[in-house]
Amino acid sequence: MPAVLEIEGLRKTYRSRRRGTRNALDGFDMRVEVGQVHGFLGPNGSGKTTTLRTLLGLIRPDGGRMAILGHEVPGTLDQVAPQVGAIVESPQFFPHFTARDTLSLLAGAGDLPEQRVDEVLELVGLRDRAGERVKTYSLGMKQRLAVASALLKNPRLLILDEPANGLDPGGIREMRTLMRNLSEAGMTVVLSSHILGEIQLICDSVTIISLGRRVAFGPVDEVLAQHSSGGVRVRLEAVTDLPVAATALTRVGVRVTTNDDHLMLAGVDKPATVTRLLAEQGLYVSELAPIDVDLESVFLELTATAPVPGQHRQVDQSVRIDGTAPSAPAGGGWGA
Ligand SMILES: Nc1ncnc2c1ncn2[C@@H]1O[C@H](COP(=O)(O)OP(=O)(O)OP(=O)(O)O)[C@@H](O)[C@H]1O
Repeated sequence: MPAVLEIEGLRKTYRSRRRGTRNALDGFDMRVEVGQVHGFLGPNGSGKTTTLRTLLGLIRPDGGRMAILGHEVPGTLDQVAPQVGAIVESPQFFPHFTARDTLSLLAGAGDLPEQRVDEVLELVGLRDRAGERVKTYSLGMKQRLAVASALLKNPRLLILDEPANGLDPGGIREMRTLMRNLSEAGMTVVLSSHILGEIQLICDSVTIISLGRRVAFGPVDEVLAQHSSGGVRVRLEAVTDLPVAATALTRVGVRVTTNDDHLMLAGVDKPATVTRLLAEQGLYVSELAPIDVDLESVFLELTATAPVPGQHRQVDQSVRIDGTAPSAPAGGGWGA
């Protein structure tokens, strides 16, 4: 069975006089199977919106191929568009319209039955507020309305950029249930989010992008399992020794993420190696505990975007390619 969404070797370069030439997508691959809820994760500026906009024909790629529901896009986007619902950037609604008016207008424009308006209002939890003007809505209510508008045509593929943005905890949980129900009804859902705990709960599979390239993909359990070996949390007697310890461990090939009061290590074969190495440096371990990884720690490690005490990360994941140094150091998006 063909994948619902296939992207191979996608490249997009932005050229501007002021920012120079930058690779936003650098041979990016993605594959989403039918009926999955698929999380699309990456740090700010890593290329997620560029990917989704390119997929929807809003940006012209510089290379690679894309297919939705077996149709090559953008060439045959017209044929497949009726089966794709998407919110890629916060949609603008007429503030004086009610939610019902807004959805009726969209349903009319799309030749969809009026009864579908009530169905989607019910699905996103706006039924009781449907007669009120959008300008009186909270951020979370506008977000629900946006999802309702994408659901109107009962798409086979639903693409949502940050659907949980602005929702309260109850709303996030309702959104999670909605996504699961949609996927159980056969809809494939692709959602980008920075709420990684949420993605871990909702999604069957994920793609993680960094610097315009895929750095991990597959079923959530497999991605976690691939990165769970050798995960260790280390505390030292003196918190001030953490940077020295991090440098010493990095030098011998351990992957280190520095937190306020501990280090997270990945790729440790034998914990004894860590204690011995640190003792040789005069650094004394007060705790050394194996850890179960979660999606957040995998994300921070693969994209090298964990906070470093004393540093302010300068966000820009695109790589400048016009001969000057890249804005982001190799393997991450950090700058002092
Ligand atoms: N129209 C544009 N012109 C020039 N550069 C752009 C343009 N759009 C995006 N970029 C750059 O391309 C890179 C990728 O941006 P993109 O919006 O795809 O990232 P993102 O992963 O969606 O980030 P976020 O999580 O912050 O939404 C960034 O460096 C961004 O500045």
